[in-house]
Amino acid sequence: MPARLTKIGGEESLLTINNLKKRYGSKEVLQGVELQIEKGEILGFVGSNGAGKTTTLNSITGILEPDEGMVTINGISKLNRLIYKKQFFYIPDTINVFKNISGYDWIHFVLKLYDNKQTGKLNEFVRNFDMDEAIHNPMGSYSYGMMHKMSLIAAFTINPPIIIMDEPLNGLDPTAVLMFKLLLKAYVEEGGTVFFSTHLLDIAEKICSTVAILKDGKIVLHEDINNVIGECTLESFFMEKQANEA
Ligand SMILES: Nc1ncnc2c1ncn2[C@@H]1O[C@H](COP(=O)(O)OP(=O)(O)OP(=O)(O)O)[C@@H](O)[C@H]1O
Repeated sequence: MPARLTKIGGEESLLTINNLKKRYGSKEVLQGVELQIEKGEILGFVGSNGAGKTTTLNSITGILEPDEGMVTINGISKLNRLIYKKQFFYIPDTINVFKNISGYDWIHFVLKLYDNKQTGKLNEFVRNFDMDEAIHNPMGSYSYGMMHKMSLIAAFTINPPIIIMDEPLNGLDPTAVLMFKLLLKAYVEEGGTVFFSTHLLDIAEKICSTVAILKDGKIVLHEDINNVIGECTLESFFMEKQANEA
């Protein structure tokens, strides 16, 4: 049973995952994932290669259909597909876009999907991520890191209840990593919630408020980061946990 945060009051969690199961052939990759994420949480989702992190994120966001289980965001399940999809913005590890359209057209297309008529801080975020010139070029000409920057710009502009990301720091240069951290902080201070997978434990321990460890398709820990890294680093804690759970 994973450790849980103490929840104040009786309000519903922002994101609730109950008994999520997914099988590929004879391999049960997700074996009943249980997780509740509270509003304002920055949850770092960690686990070894093949633990099932991407499968979990893809199952929450509708890219994959789980075999069993229930996910709700803001109390809304996937049965209300259109409303459900507007509760989050997902940045997957592999970003597929129409290669011939410009970043500018893509982002306005995405904003429309979210009924986001106000471009809000779009221009500011474009500048923050140094994409002012490249945004007018076809996305097929973008590097992996530039694609990632465009997804982050979209996520922060849309400002959904929760941003879900699979390895968000992949491909980002040091300036973009710094900007990512600053914008993430501002987004959460304004009421946002973040759920992201990462292998970068040294960065995770600096930006996460909580950490969840997935092992063999199950959550084996979900805890406040300060309770985890008292006298050790997240990295050494993770190593010890992996050894103890083996
Ligand atoms: N389409 C698929 N068909 C068969 N097996 C799959 C498929 N996708 C994933 N798997 C298997 O499911 C398991 C979990 O994969 P997943 O990508 O979710 O892990 P992960 O924790 O995200 O790993 P990593 O940290 O390496 O990205 C792995 O054993 C993987 O081989």
